[in-house]
Amino acid sequence: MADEKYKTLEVVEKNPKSGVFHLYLNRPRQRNALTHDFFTEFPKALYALDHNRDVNVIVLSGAGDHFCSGIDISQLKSISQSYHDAGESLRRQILAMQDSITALERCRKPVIASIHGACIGGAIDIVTACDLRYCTEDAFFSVKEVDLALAADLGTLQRLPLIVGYGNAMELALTARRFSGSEAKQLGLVSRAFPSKDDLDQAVSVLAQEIAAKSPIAIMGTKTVLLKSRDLTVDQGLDFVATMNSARLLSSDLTEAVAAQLQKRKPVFSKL
Ligand SMILES: CC/C=C\C=C\CC(=O)SCCNC(=O)CCNC(=O)[C@H](O)C(C)(C)COP(=O)(O)OP(=O)(O)OC[C@H]1O[C@@H](n2cnc3c(N)ncnc32)[C@H](O)[C@@H]1OP(=O)(O)O
Repeated sequence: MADEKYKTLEVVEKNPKSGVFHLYLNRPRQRNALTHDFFTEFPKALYALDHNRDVNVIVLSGAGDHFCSGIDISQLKSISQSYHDAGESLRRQILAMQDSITALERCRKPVIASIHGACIGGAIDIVTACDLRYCTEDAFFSVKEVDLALAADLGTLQRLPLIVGYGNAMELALTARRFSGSEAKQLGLVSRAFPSKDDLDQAVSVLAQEIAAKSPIAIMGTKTVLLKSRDLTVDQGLDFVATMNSARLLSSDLTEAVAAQLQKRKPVFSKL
């Protein structure tokens, strides 16, 4: 699985048996700019990780000095040249790119974005579809699309307001202003900002391992219910979780969790 070869990504299992797999955006010389190949490979990589029983948590980072510089500008050029005569095929292409980012939500395992350096344009589409976000204080962010005469169309305008609030999202998206990792923390875009990349890597690794040691059925269920409930009424969300848990509460993990609590030991959960 970690041996899978991609042009734009790399999968690394740093600590075998921890359940934590690292997925790197891996075009460091181009600052991990997002190409056609990326949009094809990303959902495939996430699908493979989702269906690998050894994977409990995925950490998404950028190789090199930056998380990601957004869409590859040369790709944007080729898209703009097809604008005049290919509206419908362009629409299909945008929907496919959206679907590639939404693969982060389809993946039942939690995905943690670990952000350093630039996180620009399409990179914000990516991190807002992740489940958890952490960064360095000197990371820098920009919802850059308006500066390229675009309305962001891969998820930022739908997901960012749910994370930082409507007013903040509107301000960031209309101005495209650059903001720091420290401000991203104040806005609630990330859960924590760390003084250095080493601190970030260390903290994310500890957190990922903590989550990976919990019951996979409970972790995946929690991600599924939160995402599902985001798009439902409270009543519909409650109904959904009741139906889901009425099947899942019968899992052996519940028996093991209760026994471990009573016996004051660490639980050992089954893989899914
Ligand atoms: C249908 C449409 C769907 C989605 C649309 C999404 C829109 C967006 O994503 S908008 C955002 C577009 N991105 C940018 O505007 C960022 C541009 N890059 C930068 O600002 C900087 O490169 C940086 C990320 C701040 C990093 O700076 P630095 O470390 O100084 O590196 P550079 O010397 O600038 O770049 C090195 C090398 O990488 C190439 N490169 C960087 N970003 C991109 C990119 N987005 N696309 C293509 N290539 C990129 C840069 O050209 C350099 O190449 P050389 O060949 O070495 O000159």
